[in-house]
Amino acid sequence: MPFTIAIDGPAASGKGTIARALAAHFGFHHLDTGLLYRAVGARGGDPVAAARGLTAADLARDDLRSAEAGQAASRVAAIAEVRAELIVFQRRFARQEPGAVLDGRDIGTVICPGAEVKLYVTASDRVRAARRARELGADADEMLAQLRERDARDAARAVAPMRPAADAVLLDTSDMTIEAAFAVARDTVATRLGRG
Ligand SMILES: Nc1ncnc2c1ncn2[C@@H]1O[C@H](COP(=O)(O)OP(=O)(O)O)[C@@H](O)[C@H]1O
Ligand SMILES: Nc1ccn([C@@H]2O[C@H](COP(=O)(O)OP(=O)(O)O)[C@@H](O)[C@H]2O)c(=O)n1
Repeated sequence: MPFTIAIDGPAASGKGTIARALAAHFGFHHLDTGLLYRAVGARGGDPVAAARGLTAADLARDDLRSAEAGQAASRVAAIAEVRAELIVFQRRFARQEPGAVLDGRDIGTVICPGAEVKLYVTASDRVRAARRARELGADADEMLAQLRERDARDAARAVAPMRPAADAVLLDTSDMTIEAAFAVARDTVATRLGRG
């Protein structure tokens, strides 16, 4: 049986960093599900048709990490039909042997409710804005306003809102280094795998 790790949390909390490191450590597959929504937003036109016709080339675009692509992603992600188009791909990805790590907003609640490990990664909004500003070479105050807007939209939407699953382990990385946050995540997974 494949082992699934679900990692959710708000923008720039460190989900992707932890997910990539866990996948490398345990030899699991990794899917950054935010990239799917970013690619749908970036294609423009009818978002439902974009989600249905998403290709590998769409996911390989080099402009998906921008703040604008993040805002566009969050707008199309509120459309139920867009989310529905992306479910089958994500669930199939999650079932790969020997295991898979998926990070996003609704992995533990909707996509993989039966995941063996669920982490909900957070950090204060100021810390997250500073991290993202450094990463993109942007202004921290501008980033803070954008992240707050996106988090509010993601948490308030009717379909698959961003929230921790009832059985998620909460990990606040505000005062943690990347190494320290990874160590907690790694130990949580190792314990569940029976290697703790
Ligand atoms: N614990 C941490 N301490 C400092 N910087 C971090 C930490 N975790 C992640 N980062 C940095 O913050 C930025 C956002 O992290 P990322 O993993 O992309 O977040 P998310 O996937 O939640 O949007 C990246 O530049 C990453 O290197
Ligand atoms: N599983 C997911 C992943 C992302 N998203 C949406 O896609 C946007 C971009 O996600 P992301 O994970 O790439 O964003 P960051 O956390 O990296 O800033 C989010 O703001 C959500 O609106 C989602 O709704 N569900």
